[in-house]
Amino acid sequence: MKISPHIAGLAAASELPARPLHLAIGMFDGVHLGHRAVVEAAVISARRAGGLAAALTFDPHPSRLLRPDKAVPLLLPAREKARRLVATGLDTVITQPFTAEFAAVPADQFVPTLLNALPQLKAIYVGENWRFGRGRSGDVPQLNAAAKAHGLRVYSAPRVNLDGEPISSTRIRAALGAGDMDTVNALLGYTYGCEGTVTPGKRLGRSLGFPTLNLPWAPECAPRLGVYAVRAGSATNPGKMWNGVANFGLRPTVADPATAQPLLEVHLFETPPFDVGDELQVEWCAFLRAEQRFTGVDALREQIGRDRDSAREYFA
Ligand SMILES: Cc1cc2nc3c(=O)[nH]c(=O)nc-3n(C[C@H](O)[C@H](O)[C@H](O)COP(=O)(O)O)c2cc1C
Ligand SMILES: Nc1ncnc2c1ncn2[C@@H]1O[C@H](COP(=O)(O)OP(=O)(O)OP(=O)(O)O)[C@@H](O)[C@H]1O
Repeated sequence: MKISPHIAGLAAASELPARPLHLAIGMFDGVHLGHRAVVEAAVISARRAGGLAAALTFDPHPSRLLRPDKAVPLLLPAREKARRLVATGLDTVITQPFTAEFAAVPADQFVPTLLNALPQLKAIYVGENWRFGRGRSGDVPQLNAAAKAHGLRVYSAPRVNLDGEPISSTRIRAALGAGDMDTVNALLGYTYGCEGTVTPGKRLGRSLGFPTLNLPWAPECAPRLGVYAVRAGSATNPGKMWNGVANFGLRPTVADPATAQPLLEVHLFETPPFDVGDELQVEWCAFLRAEQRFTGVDALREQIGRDRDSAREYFA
């Protein structure tokens, strides 16, 4: 039986086959190295025991419901997160709508609620700091006790650290806002990326000598505005990636920053086979400098030339 890689919530999970289920649970925003320690444990155990491996994740982020004025800006859209989770080897990702009703489930009812929807549940995989249930009152010792009472196993992963500090989505958001791609990419365990559709520009880039592919892109959690060494390729037909330099910014030299929307403009070193309407993926390799307002297009052109040289040096 073919298993759907995406299941829209616990209520729809009855479509899963009755094979023993190894379930990793968490928000998993970014699918970073710490998340993968948890998820991959579920995959390995499921493979060994001939069961199914799944992740249970939530949409939206609980903060959007509980503290809407201070909602956490997400690193990845839900679809991209599910894609990255499935790529770790999971059979499926269950995305549970984080509703007021779900948020109200008391910690002592959490395991029974899971078992009600997933009677084939065999084992739960979380990080050792994971919290659950109404008001996040449940912790891993409580989970261990509840699981034991229901004949389930619990794998709780120790915190994965980078440079002595725990890896977390919060830490990645801060590094991204600071333009520290070296840290972002080390914490993620892959190169931070985005996707977008090429739209027509004003063609000024061409007259500057640096034609750009323009990608409107408005993530919840945006990287620092500035110039980056990037790689880009087709999102629909992934394979070859082209090196280049990109500006993510408001273009204060040529546009009114009061009304401009952030735009990702990618200049590739070789003429690429892409045009308006193509869907591209862009990998953000290194931050080169902050965006600046220049006195004129000549100064801008000279600086973009230096940016291209810096990016070339980065890739050399
Ligand atoms: C590598 C690179 C660096 C850039 N840096 C800046 C900058 O610091 N300040 C700025 O106002 N615009 C900057 N730009 C944006 C240019 O103003 C913009 O690409 C140019 O106006 C072309 O616009 P068009 O795509 O609408 O033709 C940069 C563009 C590139 C490709
Ligand atoms: N560094 C880590 N090492 C091991 N497990 C982790 C790590 N970070 C998170 N986990 C676990 O992965 C699952 C999903 O974590 P979650 O996305 O809630 O945490 P996070 O990355 O610390 O996010 P935030 O910074 O927003 O709290 C949870 O079970 C959590 O305990």
